[in-house]
Amino acid sequence: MTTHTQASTGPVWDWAAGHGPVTGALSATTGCLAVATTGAAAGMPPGWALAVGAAGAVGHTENQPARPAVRPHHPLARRLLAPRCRRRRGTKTPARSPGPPSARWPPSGSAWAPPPAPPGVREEARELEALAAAERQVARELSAERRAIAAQWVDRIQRVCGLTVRVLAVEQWPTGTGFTLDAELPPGGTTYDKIAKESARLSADARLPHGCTASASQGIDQGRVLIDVTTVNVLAAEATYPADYGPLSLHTGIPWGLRTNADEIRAYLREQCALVVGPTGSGKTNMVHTILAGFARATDVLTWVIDLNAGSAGLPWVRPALAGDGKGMRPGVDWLAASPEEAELLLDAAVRIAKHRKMAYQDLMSQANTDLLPISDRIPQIMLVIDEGAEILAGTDKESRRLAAKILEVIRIARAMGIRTVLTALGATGAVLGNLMIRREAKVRVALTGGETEGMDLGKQFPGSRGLRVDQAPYKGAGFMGTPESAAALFKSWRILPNQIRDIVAATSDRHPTLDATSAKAAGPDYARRWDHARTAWMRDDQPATPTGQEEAASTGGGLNLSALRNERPSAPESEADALARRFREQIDAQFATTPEPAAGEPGPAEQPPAAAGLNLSALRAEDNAAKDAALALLLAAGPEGTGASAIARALADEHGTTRQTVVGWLKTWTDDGTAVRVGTGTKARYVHHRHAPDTHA
Ligand SMILES: Nc1ncnc2c1ncn2[C@@H]1O[C@H](COP(=O)(O)OP(=O)(O)OP(=O)(O)O)[C@@H](O)[C@H]1O
Repeated sequence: MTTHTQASTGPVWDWAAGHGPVTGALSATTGCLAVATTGAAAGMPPGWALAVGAAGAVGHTENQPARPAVRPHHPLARRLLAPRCRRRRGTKTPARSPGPPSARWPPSGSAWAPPPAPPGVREEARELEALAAAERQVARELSAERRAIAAQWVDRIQRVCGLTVRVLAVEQWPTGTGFTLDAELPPGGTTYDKIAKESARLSADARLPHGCTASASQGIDQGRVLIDVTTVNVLAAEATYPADYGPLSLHTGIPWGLRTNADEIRAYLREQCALVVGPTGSGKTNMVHTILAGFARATDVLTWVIDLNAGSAGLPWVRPALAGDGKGMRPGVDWLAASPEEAELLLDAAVRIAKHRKMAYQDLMSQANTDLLPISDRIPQIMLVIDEGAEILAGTDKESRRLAAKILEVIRIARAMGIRTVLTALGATGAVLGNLMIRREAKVRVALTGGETEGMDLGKQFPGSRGLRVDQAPYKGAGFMGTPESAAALFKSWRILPNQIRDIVAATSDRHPTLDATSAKAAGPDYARRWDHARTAWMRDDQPATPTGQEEAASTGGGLNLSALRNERPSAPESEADALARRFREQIDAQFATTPEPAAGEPGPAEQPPAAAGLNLSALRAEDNAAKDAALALLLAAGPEGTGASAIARALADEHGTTRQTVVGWLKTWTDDGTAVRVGTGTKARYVHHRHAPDTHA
């Protein structure tokens, strides 16, 4: 390597040194290092000479020992800095190092001389000088390593891309998994993508291990390029979802995984929708859970999930709230639709909310001087996650077409009003990426490869990105991610385990926002009754029936009534009789402004209808429900005075034929779960609805 004595341009900032500018630069034509003679020669302010010394190129002033940018974690630094402590504690003082002639400032002959130091300080000064010399040595070695890297890559870019760049800085990543080159492109209008498109060839030329890339992106201006070179394959290893489940906000981005330099990559979804493509087995379901985890942690997001594949994507986020120990816990998602009918209700509600927000929040937006609805924990964003939504969009049957039209309508009209969509897809099919709406609105893109090459058209999914190859990420959960803020590049999604999902549901239960009243009104009863027994029976299969008194506490999320979820019954599609019973309960709700508690109204253990297959119990259930609802209405109507089992049974006898014994069972259940309070004793015992109970009655 030839060393020139004059820098080809002025000083540059070396982020590898980190703490000072250096004048080392690579000659534009030879790819060799050019070094300025001194700080003064390079026209630097006085302080800069220290950093020049730190970089090992020139030296330092005698009275101000250099403080080179030594990274304590670097092995060289550890080796050379270790004696420092010993020397400080010990008695032996190393001899003063004269240093190389070139490292002395001012040059001999100068009139400048250091001011005389008091004798007591001299020994300390000598110690410091020795330490500084050792540190300069470290810096020289570090710098030499960086220069060697720079020189290699200048040659490589010349060889592979036919471009002569000047490397201005080399930053080695603290993770030790690679480095970034900051380079100046040659004059004549060369753009960074000339290098970006040769990523694969550069990686091969550098003999990078599999899973490692050299990917170029825009530099600080259009004449500069940043080249990230990964040297250790971090994609192969499994990275578990971080155990910190602290609050997140939509505005500060939701982390979705790790880049190859171990940096988190975040999705900013206030205005963007997202598209996650992953063939079977690539880790797509796991990725969906990671996405749901981020939304659950956010204080300004409500997540609505459509998963027509038996709701499996959303179910783990609901079930902890159904389990026996999930008392008062809110689910990690706010609505889960697993059937086309429920999905239609959900999408219709989303459209109504978007339209209503547009009108209702005019004043708010005008006060905030924005045309984007200000999203906060009081007016949360609704994130609609549609698993295999792209397949719905591509579907040709009537049902899919109807749903697809509604999905596209939400995407089209709801950006400003705070409803955005995350669609997943098994493949980046033309039906998805050919859709202008998706292309325009969904610029947060993920392609999980898992080694699969079929249907993986990265060029289509990340237009403009060059050099991305599926075989760079042949691991489950690994792939490419690009957002408007971060160019498409390799990434690894976190592995999230079922116990973590349970923990996140518990940790975030109190954190979820409630749908603002304006939106809840627009969403209507379809939203308010989304957790109704008839609509959620399918979620409760295998769940132990554990009615508790916490349901109303859990219902703060806009009508959520988890007692319905905990109520174990044979799951069956809603029959006409069930529908009748439901409508009756709704009428009671409307009249008494309460949410009936189906669990509380269930028959006691002795009266539990057998769940044997083949029996049609819905008629019985409807009758039971109607009687129970009527009993609850009587209890509520009795006010603070309360009522008793006999009085209720008498009132129900004619119409429902209900016995006192049945009513006693219901009252016991309601007392246990907090719906009713038993006051008085013996013959004076009576039951008061909790709204009128002495301690809560205002
Ligand atoms: N981020 C990840 N890190 C490590 N391993 C992962 C990751 N994601 C998934 N896996 C592994 O891959 C397996 C399949 O993952 P997952 O079920 O999410 O894939 P999928 O694409 O949804 O497949 P399918 O459609 O068949 O369900 C998991 O059981 C797990 O072993």
